[in-house]
Amino acid sequence: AILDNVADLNKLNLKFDFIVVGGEARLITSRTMLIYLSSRGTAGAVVANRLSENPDNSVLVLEAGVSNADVLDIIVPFFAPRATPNTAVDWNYSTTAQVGLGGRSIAYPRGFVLGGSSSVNYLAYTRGSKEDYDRWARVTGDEGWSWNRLIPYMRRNERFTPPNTTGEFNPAVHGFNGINTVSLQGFPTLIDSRVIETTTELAEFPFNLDMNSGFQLGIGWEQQTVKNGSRSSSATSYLAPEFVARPNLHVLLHARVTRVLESNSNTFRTVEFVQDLAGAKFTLSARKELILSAGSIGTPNILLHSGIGNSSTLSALGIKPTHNLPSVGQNLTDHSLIFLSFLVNSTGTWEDAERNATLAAEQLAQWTTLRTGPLIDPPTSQLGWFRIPDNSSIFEQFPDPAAGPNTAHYELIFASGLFGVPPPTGNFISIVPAVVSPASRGSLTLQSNDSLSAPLIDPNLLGSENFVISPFGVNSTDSDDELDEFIRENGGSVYHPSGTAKMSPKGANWGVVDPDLRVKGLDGLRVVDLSVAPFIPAAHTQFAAYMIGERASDLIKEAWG
Ligand SMILES: Cc1cc2nc3c(=O)[nH]c(=O)nc-3n(C[C@H](O)[C@H](O)[C@H](O)COP(=O)(O)OP(=O)(O)OC[C@H]3O[C@@H](n4cnc5c(N)ncnc54)[C@H](O)[C@@H]3O)c2cc1C
Repeated sequence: AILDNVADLNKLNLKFDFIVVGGEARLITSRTMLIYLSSRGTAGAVVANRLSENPDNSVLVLEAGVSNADVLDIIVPFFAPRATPNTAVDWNYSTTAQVGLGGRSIAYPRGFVLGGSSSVNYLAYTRGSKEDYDRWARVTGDEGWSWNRLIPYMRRNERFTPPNTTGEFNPAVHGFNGINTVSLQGFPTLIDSRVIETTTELAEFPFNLDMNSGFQLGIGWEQQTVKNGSRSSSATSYLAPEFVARPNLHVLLHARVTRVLESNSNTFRTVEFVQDLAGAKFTLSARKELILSAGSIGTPNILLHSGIGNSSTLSALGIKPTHNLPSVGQNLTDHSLIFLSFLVNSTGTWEDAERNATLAAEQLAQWTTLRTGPLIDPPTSQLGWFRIPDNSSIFEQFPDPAAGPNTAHYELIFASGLFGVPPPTGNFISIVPAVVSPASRGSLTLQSNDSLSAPLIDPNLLGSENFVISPFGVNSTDSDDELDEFIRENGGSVYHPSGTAKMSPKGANWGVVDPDLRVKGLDGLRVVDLSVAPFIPAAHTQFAAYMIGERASDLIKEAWG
């Protein structure tokens, strides 16, 4: 069941033989196993679903955000850019002043809603390269994170449902019976044939039938998390009505976790949360495990406020250190992009509907009644993945940041219109370059010991790699300095923060979690979200979050029999 407040949960507790003690909502279960997830975003939903497959596991999910139900900007794929930033389904964070962006601070959206960021993202479903995950396996010493070992989880996650499409994907590399619907474009855009024709005309931009095969390089059709013209998120898939109807799976919304608390020495199974920012604090304890799936911003924020982090920095802030783990919040890695639009001598790009309310209403009516028309797809249509040449002089100065020789340095995102508010006249297309194997690393730190205050988020965008996207500047006559300035003034994020609680080998004196995702040196506490990624994949990151959730579920099941 999905619940809105502790009182509802308490009622269920009675029904399910739970006992509430005093002002604290302490939950005691007659079952042998009780697992709490401190949130339920992309990866958390996976674990909640998989663990509750066993009726003996009683699972409670605490989600800070709101329900995803009936939020049109979430459900309609084409409206994805309207879902954030600065909306009711966004945490409404912003970054610190970014040196690589000329000192600008930018909005930094994260889903504040069931399904987490999978409910607000732009729906691109990209796996990255085989080398990305083989590198995870190498640096963690756990072969289980390698591409080949993740293939069963790919199939478990994916329910590939292409529309009537041939020549746009390779069925051999897909799963057709998973939980999360993945599809291909359902409505043609103006640029489709032009982008695909380019791949036959220019050797530099080869066609790739399926960028999700493990070999990503080239241009191909975007695969997207769309089901029958609507968004497929972890909320609509892993927590679909048939799953939340399970008697052993409960979700409490508006439950914002402030800290995890030490019950015995080095054991963290108790969670503290609020429902009202000015209201009472509640605690709940799990019999077996507490699983943090609050994402790359939320998870380190909770750990640090719990005293798990760099002990001397925490002491200086007035937070009592409980466990010295200096890597918490470090290694924040993200992808940078720059929106580039080009004027075209054509009609039929999005701007037509943006400027014409009648046309926009017709499109929405078509989507509402038939689930057809331009709104059934996200705004992006094709993606390309490329490397800068191996003999580039940059490699004399810097090591190659990519996971291997078949992993992209940069991506091109194609779209049949201009992102943002269009000018009064003109039609546009967009080709958006993004750095997907970044060298720069940022950090998440605290500004105070108030566990409800926003953390300091420094993704260090374009901190060290603006060279990679300069070939796609606006004007070929611009000098390098002018291009650099243009990028600093206009660059932004793809909103893929990763790595703030990264995995390292068992026994390593760096990192935050072991390869089985247990927090190093502690009992009872695991992290299951994109924060554990030791390196960001050269891909849009929801797939990686799903993989982490799927494999974690097996690791937890193995641990508890
Ligand atoms: C605007 C945007 C566009 C994107 N576009 C794409 C795309 O097209 N394709 C793609 O693959 N990826 C995209 N991404 C990235 C992708 O969605 C994320 O990488 C992925 O969903 C992260 O999953 P996660 O489980 O780590 O965290 P999340 O899905 O963010 O889940 C974290 C959850 O924890 C909750 N939470 C946080 N703190 C607390 C707390 N204190 N107490 C309780 N609950 C808490 C949050 O509300 C949230 O539900 C995009 C992201 C954004 C924001």
